Amino acid sequence: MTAPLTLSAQDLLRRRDHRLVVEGVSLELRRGEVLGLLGHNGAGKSTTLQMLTGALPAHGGQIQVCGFDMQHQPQQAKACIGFLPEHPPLYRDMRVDDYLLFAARLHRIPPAKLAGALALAKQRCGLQDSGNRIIGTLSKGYQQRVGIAQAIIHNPAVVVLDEPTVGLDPAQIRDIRALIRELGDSSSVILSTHMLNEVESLCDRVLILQKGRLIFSGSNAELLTNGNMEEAFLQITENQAAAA
Ligand SMILES: Nc1ncnc2c1ncn2[C@@H]1O[C@H](COP(=O)(O)OP(=O)(O)OP(=O)(O)O)[C@@H](O)[C@H]1O
Repeated sequence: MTAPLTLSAQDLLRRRDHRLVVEGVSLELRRGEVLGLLGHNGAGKSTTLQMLTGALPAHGGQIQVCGFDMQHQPQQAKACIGFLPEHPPLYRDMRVDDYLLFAARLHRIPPAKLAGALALAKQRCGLQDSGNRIIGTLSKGYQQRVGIAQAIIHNPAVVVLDEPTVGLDPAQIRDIRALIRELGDSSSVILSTHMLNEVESLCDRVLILQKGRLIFSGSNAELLTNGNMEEAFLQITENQAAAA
């Protein structure tokens, strides 16, 4: 049986400075899936993720999250989604617990459920012993865990991660990838990355964006029919550039 849809987008469009930076992007995400979003710098990955999470309004197209329309039912749609932006909104002077409680209140978690939500998010992100730490004093890997914890504190059905392992050392990358795998078991995940091995090891399906348009959508296995992940990515993006 096919897993239920958690997120779908049709024909997304976004301009920046009167220039189309995302055009005609449609996608679907099902429960338990990890979807990788690939593309060169400036391809439109972050803009697409910002639209999917309601952080940036789309100039065209529709988005549904867990059946709620992002334009007409933004509060309900946003309640079903958690977002780790490329530059996580961390308050460096705050303690981890205070920051996560602040994020929980923003997500309208009722007071009686705050302590439980905080404990669960910290446990999932390996932050049980870090609640009293000042965020700015944590390593980059632990700051990223805090960024992910704020994204999942309301236990969303969809988790969107924009370049979650950028700037981390190999051990930190391993830990964050293990966490993403775990998130993919319980929720659905969309992940933007430049790291092709990350896509190969974490994702069920892959989308490739180029100049704001989708040029590939398929399973890892379909992408890999063109050789290894790097060759496949370069072949698809270079063929498309030559045809343009
Ligand atoms: N705040 C902004 N104002 C104006 N233009 C922007 C803004 N943010 C992004 N852009 C432009 O929109 C286009 C898409 O950018 P976007 O950040 O979505 O791409 P990306 O694929 O995420 O790139 P990267 O991998 O470098 O993060 C680029 O041409 C970029 O210069």
